[in-house]
Formats: sequence, structure tokens, C-alpha cells
Amino acid sequence: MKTGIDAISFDVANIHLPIKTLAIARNIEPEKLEKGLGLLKMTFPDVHQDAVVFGANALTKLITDNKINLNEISRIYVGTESGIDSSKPIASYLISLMEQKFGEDSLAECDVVDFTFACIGGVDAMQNCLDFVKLNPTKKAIVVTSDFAKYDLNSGGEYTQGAGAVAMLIASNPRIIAFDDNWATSTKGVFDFFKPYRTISKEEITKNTNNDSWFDNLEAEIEIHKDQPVFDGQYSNQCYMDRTRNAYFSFKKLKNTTETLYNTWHSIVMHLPYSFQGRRMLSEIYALDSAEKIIADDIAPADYQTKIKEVAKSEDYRSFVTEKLQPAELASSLIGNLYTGSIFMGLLSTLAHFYDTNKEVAGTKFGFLAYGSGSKSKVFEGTIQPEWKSALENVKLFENLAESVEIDFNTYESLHKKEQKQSVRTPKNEWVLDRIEKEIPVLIGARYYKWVD
Ligand SMILES: CC(C)(COP(=O)([O-])OP(=O)([O-])OC[C@H]1O[C@@H](n2cnc3c(N)ncnc32)[C@H](O)[C@@H]1OP(=O)([O-])[O-])[C@@H](O)C(=O)NCCC(=O)NCCSC(=O)C[C@@](C)(O)CC(=O)[O-]
Repeated sequence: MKTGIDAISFDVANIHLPIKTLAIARNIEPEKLEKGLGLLKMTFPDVHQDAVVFGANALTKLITDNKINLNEISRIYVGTESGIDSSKPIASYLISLMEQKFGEDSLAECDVVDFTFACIGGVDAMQNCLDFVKLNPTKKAIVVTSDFAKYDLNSGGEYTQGAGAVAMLIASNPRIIAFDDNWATSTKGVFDFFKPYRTISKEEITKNTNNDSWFDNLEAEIEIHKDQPVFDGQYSNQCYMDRTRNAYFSFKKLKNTTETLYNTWHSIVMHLPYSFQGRRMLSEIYALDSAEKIIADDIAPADYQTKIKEVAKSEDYRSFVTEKLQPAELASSLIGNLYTGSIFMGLLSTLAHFYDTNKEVAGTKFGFLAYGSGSKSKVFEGTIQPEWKSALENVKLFENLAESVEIDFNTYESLHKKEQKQSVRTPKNEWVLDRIEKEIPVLIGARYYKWVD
């Protein structure tokens, strides 16, 4: 029995800042961002959008476009690192919104939970759901990945920001892709990118607020966490490279093959925190696993990095990138980092590209290299199924991305600082954040959402 992704949908911020505008404002050469990192647009949430809104919209599209009967869904597992509450998972919000739209108690027996491990939480959620469906072939599960990749203004992560969600139906005999049973993992506890709690005083919390009895029980100091991570960019790249390399070679061992693994993959889908991350990181694996022994076993350690850089610039590697990696990069260039959704957006980008260019990829194998800071990599592979094209008919990825509304630099900064009060785009046929109760500068209260026709 095959198990995999039967249907897929997405939702992104739909407003964006051209990367050139950001580069000019920050005094960065636009070519560095456009040609060095592959960035063209940076999506950013509107006033009415957050991780719940993106997840709910992607899930609503998945259900309506594929006429899913919610009684058949045994689980909705969410991968996210943008939780809005330390106790109530995003999955709990999704359940109530779906029941508002599709009928009370329609998900009353559905198991729901959030998975968090930086960007790899969505892959963890999917692996878990695949195992569940393998054990229960008549049951179905949904995986939703939803995040807002927000970085501090003026930081090295600022130009990699992005926001949105991908939702997938996991089922037996899937129409899009069936995954093989081998999964390799590489893990190491590191601090390459993390979102620690910080301490804040009661005085700071209440100073700009009309005091009311709600604050009486606050302790003198409380811990809160902010959306933006603490990170070390170049170290995070090294961790990404080390984990994916180790998982890749463990995967080869699991498969008990000496063949150059990446040559067996028609397309390669990697976690893309920005468009060109995959191509910048894969040159080491490309060199180490080549039949031509591009890197000899006895190479001096001092020459190792130089050799990898040479490989990255070679004609052979460039054509390898164009053939196997570039289709996954296309959407990332127009969106930015989606954290947990990035690898699935890479899959969708690849398939949407082949769909739009009328290429048949049924029967081919795709290789996946997932990464999450903190850190963990998983390598796995799947085979594209005969019905992949009809399953993607309604998705229209690039048509939708082309409709994104451009914003100017001042609007971007005021959205980032949460100073903007009016939505940039008028919402239509989508979920929106309606109000937040007890909102004060540093604490966020209960959030309420509504559907806008
Ligand atoms: C990603 C970094 C590190 C980039 O950092 P950076 O310092 O902006 O860029 P760089 O110096 O590493 O690379 C610039 C590239 O542009 C080229 N360049 C320079 N000038 C020009 C020019 N004029 N014309 C053409 N090209 C030019 C230059 O040559 C180089 O390309 P290379 O040759 O090395 O391939 C930074 O943006 C950052 O810190 N981002 C946030 C963290 C991050 O994304 N890390 C990635 C790995 S960790 C990860 O993926 C997990 C994550 C982040 O998604 C979180 C999670 O798991 O939850």
C-alpha cells in the first residue's frame, strides 16, 4: 500500500516588498540579494494576518477544492514555530474555525496537535501522519504548516522574511507523491537560530496602558518571547550543511547503495530559508558523492573548503542546479522563508513549474533534504504518482503569486513595527484576525477570527 500526499494547497501573505526596494533602503547592493541569494520579493503579513489566518486559509482551500468530507479526517497535525500561545496550539484554533465554516462538531473526533522543531516541524508532523496512515490505511490525516518568518529590522535575516502556509492531505494511494519507507535523520543540539524567552518587568508592561484590574495579579517580572529569532547566520549555514550531509550519507547507508544518490533523483527539494540556500549548501554533497571522486579522500583539510567553492562555480554543478534544484527555488524567490512550509512550497513550486511547462514527471523520484535549526535534518524520497496533474489543477501557484500587491518601504516598516492599523489589501473570501482581547504592548490576549466573504 502506498502512502503520501493526495492533495495540497497554500496561502501566502499576498502583499510584498520588492527586494530591490529593501536593498536600496538598507544600502545593500541589490545584485547581492537578487543574484547572490536569489531573492526577488519578500512577502509580509497584512494587519489582518497571522499564522492562524494563513493556516486556516490553506486548510479551507484544501477542504473546498478537494471536496474533503471532514468526518473522514482522523487528524490535523500542524507544523509551526509561530505559536501564538504556550498552551493552546494553532491546531485548536483551526478546529474551531473549520467547524464554524463546515459545520459544528464536524471535527469533534479529530486528533489535533502542533509540532515544533524550527523549520522541520512540518516534516515531523508529516512523517508521523504517514506512519499513522500506514497503520490505518482507510484513515486520512491533514498536515498544515504555517509560519511568519519575521526578523529584526536591519538584521542579516531581514531580507529572508516571508509568511504563509501549506496544507496537505495524507492518504493511502495518494494522487501526488508516495513516500518510501527509508528516512534518515541527523541531529545535534546547537544554538544556530532560536527564539528564547526574555524577562520583562511589570512596570514596562503597564506603562503605556490604561491600568485595570487585569494587571493586578502580574508578577514583578514575567517571561515573554518575541517573534524574531536570535541567530548566527554563517554558523546556521554550517549547521545546515553538516546535518544535511550526515543525513544524506546515512540515507545512502539505509538504502545500502554505492550509487550516486542524487543522480537517481529527478528533482531535489530542500528546506529553503531563501531561494539559493539549497544550491549554496549542496555543492559539498555533490562533490563527496560523485563517481568521479571530485574530492579525493586524502585532500588536505586546508584545501577542502576551497575545493567545495570551486565545485560550486563549475559548469557541471551549475547545470545540475538548473536541472534538479531550480524549479523548487522559483516560488521561494517570490515569497521568502516560510519556515515549516518552505520545503513543501519547494515541492509545490517544482510540480507547478512542470505543470505550467507541460512536463510529465509521473514515475520519477524526488529527493528531499529537510532542515530545522536547533538542529535536525531528515532525508527521504518519494515517487510522483500518475494523477499528480489533476490533483494540482486548482492550485495555480504562480498565477496566485503574480496577484500579490506591492507595498512601499514605509508601509513595510510600519507593518513590521505593528504601527499600521488599516489593512493594505481588502480581504475577500478568507479568514482574518478580527480582534485581540486585552491587547497591551507586550502581552497578547485571546484572539478571535472571522470569515470575510
Ligand atoms: C542567510 C544569511 C546567512 C546570508 O548572509 P549574508 O551575509 O547576507 O550573505 P553571504 O555573504 O553568506 O552570501 C552572499 C552571496 O551573495 C554573493 N554576492 C555578494 N555580492 C554580490 C553581487 N554584487 N552580485 C552577485 N552576487 C553577490 C556572494 O558571493 C555570496 O554568494 P556565494 O558565492 O557564497 O554563493 C543571512 O541572510 C542570515 O543570517 N539569514 C537568517 C538565518 C538563515 O536564513 N540561515 C540559513 C540556514 S539556517 C536555516 O535554514 C533554518 C531557518 C533560518 O530557516 C530557521 C528554522 O529552522 O526555523
